[in-house]
Amino acid sequence: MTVTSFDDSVEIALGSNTQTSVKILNYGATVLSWKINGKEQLWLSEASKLDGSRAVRGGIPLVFPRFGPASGNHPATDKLPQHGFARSVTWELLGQVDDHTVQFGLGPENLPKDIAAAWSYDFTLIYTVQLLQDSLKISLDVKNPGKEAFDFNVLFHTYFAVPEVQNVTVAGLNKLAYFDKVASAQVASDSEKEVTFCKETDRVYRNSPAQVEIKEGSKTLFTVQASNLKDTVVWNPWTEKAQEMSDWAPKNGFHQMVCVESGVVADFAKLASDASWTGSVILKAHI
Ligand SMILES: O=P(O)(O)OC[C@H]1O[C@@H](O)[C@H](O)[C@@H](O)[C@@H]1O
Repeated sequence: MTVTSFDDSVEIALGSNTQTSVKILNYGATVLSWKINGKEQLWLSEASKLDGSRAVRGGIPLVFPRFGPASGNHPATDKLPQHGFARSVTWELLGQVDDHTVQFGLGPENLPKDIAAAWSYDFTLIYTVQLLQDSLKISLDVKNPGKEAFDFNVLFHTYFAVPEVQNVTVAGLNKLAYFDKVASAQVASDSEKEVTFCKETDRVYRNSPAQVEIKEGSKTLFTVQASNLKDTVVWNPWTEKAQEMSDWAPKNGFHQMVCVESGVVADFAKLASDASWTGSVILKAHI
């Protein structure tokens, strides 16, 4: 294994076999690329900005401390942009934990003034990315060294690369209630056997199972194994939404991706003074 630091990013490669690797941008601590034997496992928009001017469109952006747009009923995070600030600020590379693991850190000192003013809590985030032979383990520690408790959402907004989303299903969410963000309605139970994709899909499953699978027919493409992350978001923008996003390319690229995102988003988690919290996901690619 080798870890190489660049000015704006860090890359971990498996031994001399550089065909299996992960690349993380310091901006947002966003995983940009995860390759196994040369095959890219994540979708990244060709029009995504990678220069720190806006959040990366693709890979694994981190959502913290709020999910979605301001709701108007949560003053502590309502001044923050959609999906919070973690994905659109530059993290500090803390270094290597071992030859296949790196850590990034973020605290109030890393925030631009306007964001620090909008969310003035004391906090420490430690993001750990570990590359294994066929999987990627990503883990976030949230610490509250301050005197005041704070609320937070967190989400690993993973854009999986798939051959054709219309042939893909997400298994493990069968018959669960979900909030349909497209219809803005709670759906009591789902008659579909597995989640399928033939239109814009934007669902929040509260208290979802720890393990879900992304499948193509009977073949499992990815297993997503979450710890201490009770919700799952499933998203594909489809034709019109992709068209509307200036950083989405190619426009029909939504056929080659699906977001299956593990997190705590249906409700805010609360972190008391001096408390800490950890959530992690193991993404396993079946190749
Ligand atoms: O365009 P953004 O801010 O990256 O968000 C992308 C999508 O992220 C998903 O997590 C949300 O459920 C969607 O509603 C949202 O459209």
